[in-house]
Amino acid sequence: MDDTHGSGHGAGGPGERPGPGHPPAGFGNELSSEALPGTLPIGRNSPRRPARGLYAEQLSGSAFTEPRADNRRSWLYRIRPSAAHPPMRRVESGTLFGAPFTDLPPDPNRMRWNPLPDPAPGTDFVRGLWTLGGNGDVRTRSGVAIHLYHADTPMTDRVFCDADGELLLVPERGTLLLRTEFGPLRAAPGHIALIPRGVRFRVELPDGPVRGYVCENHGRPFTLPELGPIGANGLAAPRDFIAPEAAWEEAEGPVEVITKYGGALWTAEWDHTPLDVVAWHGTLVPYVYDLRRFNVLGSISFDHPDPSIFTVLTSPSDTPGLANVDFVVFAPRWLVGEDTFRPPYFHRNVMSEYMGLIEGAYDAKAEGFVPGGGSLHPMMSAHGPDRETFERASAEERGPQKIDDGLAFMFETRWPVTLTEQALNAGHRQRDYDRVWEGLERNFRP
Ligand SMILES: O=C(O)Cc1cc(O)ccc1O
Ligand SMILES: [Fe+2]
Repeated sequence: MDDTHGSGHGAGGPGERPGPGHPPAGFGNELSSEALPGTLPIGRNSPRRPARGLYAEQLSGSAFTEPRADNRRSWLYRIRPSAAHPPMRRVESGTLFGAPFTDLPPDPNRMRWNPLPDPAPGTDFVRGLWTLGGNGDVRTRSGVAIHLYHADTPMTDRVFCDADGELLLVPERGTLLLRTEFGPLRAAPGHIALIPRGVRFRVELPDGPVRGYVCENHGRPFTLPELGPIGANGLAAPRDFIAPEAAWEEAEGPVEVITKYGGALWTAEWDHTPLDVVAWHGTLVPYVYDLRRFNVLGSISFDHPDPSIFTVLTSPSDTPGLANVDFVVFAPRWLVGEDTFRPPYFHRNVMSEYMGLIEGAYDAKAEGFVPGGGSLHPMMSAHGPDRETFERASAEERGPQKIDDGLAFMFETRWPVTLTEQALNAGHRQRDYDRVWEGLERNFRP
């Protein structure tokens, strides 16, 4: 199965300098890559006879007629057309569930979880997907699902495809080697990977077991936020989004293609691999991005800015400024605010906030919020620094302070996140989470 051809033999992570191959890069750009020179047609997409006897296939990520700024599509030149596949049949999806989530009512309580327990031996990425909850509906193309993954076994002779949503993968442990139709991408802890809806991929584990988070976006695809008065630069730079270099596989013989469609899993046994793309061009491509390249902006006078300043990617809704979901990173940065309570403030938000921790600690929580764990602060639920953090930050009179001991993130979504039963009843849920805000004394002096 590992018979990969082309220049993209596991394109380096984005932390590495582009090698001689210079992987295609740039969010939203018209990119292209060919594993064999002279494969891409010039001046047209669908010649009568594409080079090298390949089949041309368009993959759309937007309706044909969406405005240019939102329009996304790629052309794939492949050994066999994707259309040549047998019927699919439904299979059990285990711990993976799809929106709408209707088993439980939306729960107003603040929740926190420890990391997922280790997977049963032999768990691959698809089997290791574990749904926490979500909102919206895969059928009417809205909302998100929040999943965690844990796996100790590479996918072999199995390929996954999510027709329901784009996948934002946030590794927390171990490296994902994503063998996509567009070529290979590596995503290690500190990176994110973004896989467009419908793109097929296999997950290998070059460093052993993996663990992490997934935001499955059923709404408008993630894009970079507008910068407004920030100007032409800042936050995530488009050029730091790195795409794969084309690389095709030759495997003949049965390959299981598992498709998530309408919230359920469907399977079909193909007689050839769907990872048989020799060249591609277009605007719809998978990316990997190194969160350490995020240019963190903040206050240099006073007050703690709202965390929207840390938005890496946003999935807009039809209401200007209101996201279906934002992906926000809390990266190392300096805090210098004068006469300012520096950690996140106490607040109640119209949005629902799911947070995860990639490494280290988070400045609003002294303990209990651990790498691989997660917290959910539902819409309008009061939250903020725990008691210990509040007391420490209120007492200190400090100069500039570097926050460099952690990497946290948030999926912030406009609708309540309804939990799955497995998330509510999980042994790794911290049932005493509310206690972190116990003992906040009455200090009032009338
Ligand atoms: O709740 C949280 O920790 C996330 C968060 C961080 C912040 O700096 C301000 C508001 C906010 O919701
Ligand atoms: Fe918050």
